[in-house]
Amino acid sequence: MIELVNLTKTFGSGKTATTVLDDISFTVDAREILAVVGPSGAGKSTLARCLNLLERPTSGQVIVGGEDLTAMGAARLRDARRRIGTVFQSASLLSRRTAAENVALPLEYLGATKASTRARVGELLDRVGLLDKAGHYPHQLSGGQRQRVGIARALALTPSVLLSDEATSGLDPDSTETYLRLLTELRDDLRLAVVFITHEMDTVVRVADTVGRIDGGRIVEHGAITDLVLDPHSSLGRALRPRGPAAGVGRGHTGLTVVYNSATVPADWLTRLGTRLGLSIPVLGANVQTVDGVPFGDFTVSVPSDRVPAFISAAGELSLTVDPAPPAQSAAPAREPLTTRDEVTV
Ligand SMILES: Nc1ncnc2c1ncn2[C@@H]1O[C@H](COP(=O)(O)OP(=O)(O)OP(=O)(O)O)[C@@H](O)[C@H]1O
Repeated sequence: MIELVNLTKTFGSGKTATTVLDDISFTVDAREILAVVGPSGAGKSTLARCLNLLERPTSGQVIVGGEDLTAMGAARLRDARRRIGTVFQSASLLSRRTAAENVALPLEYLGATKASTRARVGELLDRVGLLDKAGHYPHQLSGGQRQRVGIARALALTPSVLLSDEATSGLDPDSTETYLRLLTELRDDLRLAVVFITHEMDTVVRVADTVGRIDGGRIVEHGAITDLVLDPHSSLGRALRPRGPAAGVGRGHTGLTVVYNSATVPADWLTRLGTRLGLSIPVLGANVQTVDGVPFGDFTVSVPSDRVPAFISAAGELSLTVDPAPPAQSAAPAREPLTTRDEVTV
């Protein structure tokens, strides 16, 4: 478990002082993956460096296993930092060392014996599925394999926290998928608290349990993925719901996106709504994804504009959440997008 309490980071002083992290607080439990997202310049990398104490925060606490790392002197901190393993963007492996030698590095610094290092490195490379690549140099590995070596190295000192800083940036879809699957396995098997920093929203729903959006150095939204994706008022939730291309909406009709969690909504919801309203309801686009083992549906449908309130009311009775369809998908500017809280509340 890792806890950040009122963390701030200010660079410079006096007139040139810039506060890059402003009162950040969150907790990540063992067996939890927290994704941290945010636009470029929001403070994600600074947060990563303060979290693993590569950079001293200006104020606030980083508490791991009940101990405040920010209160420690250099010697104790060196030991305590082992509890946080970090995987950086592009793994930053040493090019003249083989995969095995890269993984061995933290153990060598610790003064582990050659025999115990060899055994542990074998175990770690096996864990990330790369035992057969032990003797390969970084340039002989794919980007995804290098990142998995990075994970093995980050795990060498048996941390309780794993920090993944933009580690899937630039990976192809298959390597990203393998990386994300490995992260969830490690979360469960090793009971890790994982902080997954990314700018790739599509990875978040696939891997994270909770998500925090950072903007201007502050956490502006934070919650469980399952809650956010169903919250029609959450801009983070909306950003997390992938939108495939939808067909255009005809004149006099309105595109509405219906979001539901299949655990709580009847499978024949569309038929029921059509019967209830005496309408045939064309589907313009659809996505179904799984969050936390529960399938979520995201359907864009076309509804006659004068029946929108009735549709929203009937949908609400079936525990469906209704959101305006993205304006870019509309063929004709048939109506103003729904903007007020009341209009989209079901
Ligand atoms: N050492 C520093 N001194 C002064 N300002 C800094 C320093 N490091 C970062 N900043 C500033 O802090 C802000 C946040 O930077 P940071 O790299 O943490 O953002 P980010 O969210 O990781 O961005 P990106 O996604 O583009 O990497 C930026 O405005 C940056 O210029």
